[in-house]
Amino acid sequence: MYTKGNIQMKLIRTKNYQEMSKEAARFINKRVHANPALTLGLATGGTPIQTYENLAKDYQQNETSYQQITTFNLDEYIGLPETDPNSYHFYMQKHLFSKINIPNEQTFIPNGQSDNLAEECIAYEDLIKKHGGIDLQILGLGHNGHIGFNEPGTSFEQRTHIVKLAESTINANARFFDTMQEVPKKAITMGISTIMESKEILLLVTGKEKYNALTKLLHGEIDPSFPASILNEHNNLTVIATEDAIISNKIS
Ligand SMILES: O=P(O)(O)OC[C@H]1O[C@](O)(CO)[C@@H](O)[C@@H]1O
Repeated sequence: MYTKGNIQMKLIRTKNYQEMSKEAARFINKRVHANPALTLGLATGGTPIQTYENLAKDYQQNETSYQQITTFNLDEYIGLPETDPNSYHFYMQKHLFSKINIPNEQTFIPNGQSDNLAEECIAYEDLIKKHGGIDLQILGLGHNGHIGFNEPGTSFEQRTHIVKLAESTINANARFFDTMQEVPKKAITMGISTIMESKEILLLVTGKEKYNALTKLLHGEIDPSFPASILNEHNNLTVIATEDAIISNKIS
């Protein structure tokens, strides 16, 4: 248990990415078994890929059914069609939805192709509310502290909104695209306020390149310049991190 101010977060240290992913899948499965109609918030990016593979394995081995759960994704790029391999719609089909028994109509991802993006943001918020809010939100951690696509400087009060991606995020995402021009510059994301209203949050952090970001989260000030810092104020937060994200290997 890690204590900061009055709030306690549970910090689970794992040896490597494989162990983190196993631990994360176990954590999620436990919640699905306790509440088969769980409303689950999902993240994309590199971090949760193996967690999703483990969830799919659990379904294939008849351990867990996802038939009654509902999912809400954090974010989607603006302008990428759902069929684009870099869209988060495509990512979710590829890594999870096509491998488990969740009905399509119970999976929600912001529509980054909507003609009216402002309306899409409001509709997404309404939908989450209609489902009674998110029971468990999975998060990854951006190098610059972003959660969802809430970039540094985003107000903690924000709800689902349109964002201009930070240069550092565009550069980090470039590894998935052939050319820099193809990397989307805008996205639609759940806001920090939306995320913080989740009843429970599971943050996954992997690799030494996330060491600085995790250190800032654990030991830094709570400040909009580092969006993830607000998680310290959530009363039901678990962090599962790899050893190298928690302890620096740098020789000083
Ligand atoms: O896991 P990555 O690829 O390091 O990305 C960090 C986070 O940034 C996002 O891609 C932004 O949505 C998250 O979904 C992700 O968890």
